[in-house]
Amino acid sequence: MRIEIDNVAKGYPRADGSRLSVVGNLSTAVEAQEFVCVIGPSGCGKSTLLGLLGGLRRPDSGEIRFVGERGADGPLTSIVWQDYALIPWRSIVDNVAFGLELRGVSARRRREVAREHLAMMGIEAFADAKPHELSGGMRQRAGIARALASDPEVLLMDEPFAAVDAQTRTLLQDELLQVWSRNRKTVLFITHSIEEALLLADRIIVLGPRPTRVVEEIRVPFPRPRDRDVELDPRFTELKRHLWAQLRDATLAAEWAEAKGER
Ligand SMILES: Nc1ncnc2c1ncn2[C@@H]1O[C@H](COP(=O)(O)OP(=O)(O)OP(=O)(O)O)[C@@H](O)[C@H]1O
Repeated sequence: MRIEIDNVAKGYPRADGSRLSVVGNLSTAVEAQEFVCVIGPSGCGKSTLLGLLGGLRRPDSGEIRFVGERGADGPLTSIVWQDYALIPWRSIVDNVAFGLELRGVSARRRREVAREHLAMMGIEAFADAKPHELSGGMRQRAGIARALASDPEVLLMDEPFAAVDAQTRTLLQDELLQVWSRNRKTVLFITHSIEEALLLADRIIVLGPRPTRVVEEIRVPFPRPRDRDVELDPRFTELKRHLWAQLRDATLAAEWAEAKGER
């Protein structure tokens, strides 16, 4: 499924009646089966953009189009959140089955699908546990299993590994690459980590300060399947330096505007 974002703007009302312009006439596209990472300075509107793509918010102007054949009967998008967003009183398997339950899939079938996805993420042993019994990494594996179990056309990920420790993050990145290489969903993945973006993405979209627009789009040159050895490639260091310079400039611009009370 290809995503076309055409001149999309979005703002929020401020307490004083004025409007905070967050996304400003942003245009870009994500190809079918492409893995795109989005980076940008803090507070520039990355989550707002994801919410627009996930249908949680409506653009003030412009248009978002999903182009391509819809598969069986999965949703257009599923979101994986940084804070897992699991339902605390449901078991892990029932959390993963939740989307299927909403679609009226039979109890037997949805548990079967949920267990398949738990196995795919290596956490079938925790099927009957409650979310609080699991570590952050295990909970996020359940979050990914839940998003994929409903078989969406597009997977939207909002800094999914930001809350876990560095070692777990490394494992989750590797697992996500493996799972994605098998089912090739279109993925839009927000991250603050340039290294993570270079490891995971086919393409990186760099956003500027609010009202955010695309500053640059970079094709990541490393072949797949990828592993951590990409970090040894001289192009990795070069791209990391380039992206950091872009991000630093955008962050400084945002801080200046904030200090001068322009936003
Ligand atoms: N529902 C809302 N109502 C009012 N303002 C909002 C709302 N949601 C977000 N904002 C504001 O919009 C701006 C962009 O927020 P958003 O969360 O989209 O940015 P972000 O780039 O994802 O941030 P971060 O990098 O910190 O995760 C922020 O100033 C935020 O306070």
